[in-house]
Amino acid sequence: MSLLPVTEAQRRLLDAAPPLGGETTPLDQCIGRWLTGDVLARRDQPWADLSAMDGYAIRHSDLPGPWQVAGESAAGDASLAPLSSGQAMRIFTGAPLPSGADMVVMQEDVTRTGDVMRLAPGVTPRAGAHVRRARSDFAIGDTLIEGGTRLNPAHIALAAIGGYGALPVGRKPRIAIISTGSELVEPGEDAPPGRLPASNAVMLGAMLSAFPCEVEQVGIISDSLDILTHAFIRAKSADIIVTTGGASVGDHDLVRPALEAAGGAIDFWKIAMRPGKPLISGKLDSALVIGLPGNPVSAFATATLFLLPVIRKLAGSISPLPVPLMTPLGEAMDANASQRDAYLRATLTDGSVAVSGEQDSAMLQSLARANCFIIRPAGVPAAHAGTLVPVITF
Ligand SMILES: Nc1nc2c(c(=O)[nH]1)N[C@H]1C(S)=C(S)[C@@H](COP(=O)(O)OP(=O)(O)OC[C@H]3O[C@@H](n4cnc5c(N)ncnc54)[C@H](O)[C@@H]3O)O[C@H]1N2
Ligand code: MOO
Repeated sequence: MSLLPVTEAQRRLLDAAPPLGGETTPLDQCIGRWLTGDVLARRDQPWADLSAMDGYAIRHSDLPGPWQVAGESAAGDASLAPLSSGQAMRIFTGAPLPSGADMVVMQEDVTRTGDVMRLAPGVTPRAGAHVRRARSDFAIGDTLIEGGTRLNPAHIALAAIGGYGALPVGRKPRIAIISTGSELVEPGEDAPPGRLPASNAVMLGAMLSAFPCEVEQVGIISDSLDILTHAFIRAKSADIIVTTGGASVGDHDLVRPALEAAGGAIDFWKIAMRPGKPLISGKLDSALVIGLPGNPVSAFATATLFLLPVIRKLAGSISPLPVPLMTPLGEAMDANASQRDAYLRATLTDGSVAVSGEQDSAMLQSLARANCFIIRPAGVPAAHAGTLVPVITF
């Protein structure tokens, strides 16, 4: 099989990942989820002309006063006597103006003796002061948030003010994570010579914790065709089965044969990317199968470029792919003479970007120092410092 270009592999994976559909979800569980439909205002905001200050509601035509204080309006009041000429109404922040009133003077700007209120010396309030007009934020039927938006705390507040206690958001994908490799032990367990802590599953779990999804950690599966095949069969009710390791060409690289033995099919294998070449994409019944390479940095890079976009799409995002930002190089870079696009661990600081250290795909220290990938497409010439290059932050 030839190496599939990264964008083509992303397209094929996303085409195979239809959104899971929406579920009505209480606002306190909506953070980070994608809206599946537009949110239209169910109420006017503000519902009436409201005071923005504690003070007195008056008629502008009555300036410069004095006024007779005729009553009081507090937040929550809905039926007030109209204000006649020469009258002021004591009013508090968020309270409705009585009909006839068209402005508010702050209490700091007046003096009051009994029921008589006067402007303090030198105060010249402007027409319409300190009034929040009815519907000046939004009116019933206005589109408050567009479908496909990923909800942040401000969206959730806006939906609540707009009259909602729950919103339609994409269902959370269920993701089963399988670590393959007889050499692996669980993190923290004794790792004698020949054994290695399984870092990929905890890394992926940490990456996915920022997304609306449900993760099932299947654990470590040894390099046995039979055992891995059964692990696939047990995991196939998930929306996505993610494996790490066993994706390449060695005698113990069993992900493809085990997937086929479980009744699944391979869509593509091997992409034109470094690190991450042996990526596998397939299906097992309704589950998407994404086989990530075992090398930890390869697993991180392919999860960033393929797994996370698929999760976003299933969960309702309409723009699931990471968008590269053109960023100046802080130092010169060599040409990329290979047939594969290089994704280089790098650090973006003070507006420029530079590689963060060793680029061997087994080495995690330079990944831990990095906050982005510099993309060097296959065949690009050397670049001098200051050249704009595409960067994906993480
Ligand atoms: N003859 C060839 N050999 C290799 C090729 C190739 O094209 N021809 N491709 C290389 C590339 S590129 C990569 S990437 C690796 C990936 O191979 P696998 O996906 O089969 O990964 P493994 O062989 O199972 O493991 C590779 C490496 O990573 C360690 N590992 C595995 N799982 C984990 C884990 N969960 N946590 C931490 N570390 C893990 C494993 O012990 C190995 O050291 O293949 C190249 N070879
Ligand atoms: O594609 Mo591999 O991830 O270069 O080591």
